[in-house]
Amino acid sequence: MKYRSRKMVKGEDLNGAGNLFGGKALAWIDEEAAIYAFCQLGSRNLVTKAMSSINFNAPAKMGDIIEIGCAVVRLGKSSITVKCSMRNKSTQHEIITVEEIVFVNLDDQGRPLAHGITEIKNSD
Ligand SMILES: CC(=O)SCCNC(=O)CCNC(=O)[C@H](O)C(C)(C)COP(=O)(O)OP(=O)(O)OC[C@H]1O[C@@H](n2cnc3c(N)ncnc32)[C@H](O)[C@@H]1OP(=O)(O)O
Repeated sequence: MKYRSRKMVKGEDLNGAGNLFGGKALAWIDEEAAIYAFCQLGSRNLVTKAMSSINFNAPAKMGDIIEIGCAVVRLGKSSITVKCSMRNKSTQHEIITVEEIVFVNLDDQGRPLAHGITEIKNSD
């Protein structure tokens, strides 16, 4: 898995316990996974359809630099399934893993549209 995106945890990102808020972390992961899926399919008309189990392995604290990585799990007809990991850049300790995020390619009417990709060639 290649870690492409980095962020610094700031005060506004924290929950009451002083850790990175889970909802914020998931928003970062969803955005990174969507950009990754866009690049793989060469399509911008993708929506998030489903997310599988999410594992919050360890907290991130203010000032931590985190990085997010994605990889393709499978290609469907209209869908692409991606897994994601967020880890601490300094320690490499895993913070969150998401087993599967499913994106669906849509037509102009918002209906699933075959993306025609059968093989991952793009390392973006
Ligand atoms: C980037 C963002 O954040 S977007 C914002 C949040 N997301 C949204 O607003 C999406 C809202 N949802 C929708 O508009 C609709 O559910 C749609 C258009 C995405 C899909 O409509 P559906 O009628 O469910 O589609 P359909 O049953 O034909 O399935 C489409 C594909 O999704 C897959 N799929 C559907 N449901 C699931 C599920 N629960 N889990 C995994 N895959 C699923 C199907 O297997 C199919 O894949 P394939 O074509 O590769 O075989």
